Amino acid sequence: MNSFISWIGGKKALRKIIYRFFPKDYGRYIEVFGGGGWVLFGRKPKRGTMEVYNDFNSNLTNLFCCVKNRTWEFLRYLGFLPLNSRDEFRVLRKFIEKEEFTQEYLSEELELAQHNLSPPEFEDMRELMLENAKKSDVRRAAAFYKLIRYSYGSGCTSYSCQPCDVRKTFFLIWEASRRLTDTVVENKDFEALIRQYDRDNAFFYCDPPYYETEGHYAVVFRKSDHVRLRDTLKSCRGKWMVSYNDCEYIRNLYAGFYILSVTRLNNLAQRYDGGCEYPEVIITNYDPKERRNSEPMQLNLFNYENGDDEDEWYRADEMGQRPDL
Ligand SMILES: C[S@@+](CC[C@H](N)C(=O)[O-])C[C@H]1O[C@@H](n2cnc3c(N)ncnc32)[C@H](O)[C@@H]1O
Repeated sequence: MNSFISWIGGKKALRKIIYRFFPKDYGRYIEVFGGGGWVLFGRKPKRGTMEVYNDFNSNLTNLFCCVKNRTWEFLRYLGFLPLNSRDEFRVLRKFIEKEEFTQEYLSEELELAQHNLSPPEFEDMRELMLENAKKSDVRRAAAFYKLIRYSYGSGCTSYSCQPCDVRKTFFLIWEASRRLTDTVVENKDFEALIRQYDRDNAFFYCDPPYYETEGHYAVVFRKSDHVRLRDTLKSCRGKWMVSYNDCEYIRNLYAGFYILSVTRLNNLAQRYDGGCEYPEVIITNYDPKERRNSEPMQLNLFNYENGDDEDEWYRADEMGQRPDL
């Protein structure tokens, strides 16, 4: 199934290739840089396999939590928010930027209330404040959802000027809510998340901000974070796959691991330059053909006839280059 949102760097076009190189077996699936969750939504959840969606952008994870757990309330807020216009877009952005109702704000308010009120009064007030904070999470999620829908390229920064009636997307939200029933939603930096979930049977799919396009996201991702990610993955007990833009820096960084070159149409560039291709790489710490090799011969033959055997996998040398070049 599809995600309920578009997201910069979303893997809608690449995910079919990505699944083909998933490991044969794993007991927990962890999507480290979740974004719109395109890869997660497109995979069939397996009974007994734990599934985790993570992103460091708290507006995004709040949206996923509200879609998953508070669907009715979320839809109610969406219905109430005014219709699409440039002014509304500005109001929504201000609301999101101010982050009026963060957890930090809530604990400060609770502390003040406790200090100034008698214990019974504080108990009453506490309940009210917690209730309000919950509501604001849904309000924040609804505002963020509209911001994504109304903005150019789903970048949340400039108004797209395209008519959009969010009510027409309600069915997508219901579908997503059902799909996420057993998914754990986390809001952590990748390093903490990977260390927390790493086991022998874990499989991490990592789709970090691409090299030299880091500024497209609200969460700051530094050049040193690419190295930090590689180092974190290097010491992993489980299996992992990373997708990146194809460039010398990334090939060198991941030299010694399996690297596959893939090309797909670039959505944004395509609007202006029909058919513009974008070279990417998929990197793994396990033999990417293990799934295919375990398939019955007939299936292999079928895949071969469909041209699947044209994939170019190789283990890169210490300079990230193909050994035969
Ligand atoms: C390329 S996008 C992921 C797109 C996603 N695969 C999809 O199909 O929609 C990268 C994501 O990484 C998130 N991110 C940035 N820094 C992060 C960090 N330190 N830890 C976890 N997530 C981070 C961004 O918020 C962004 O949503």
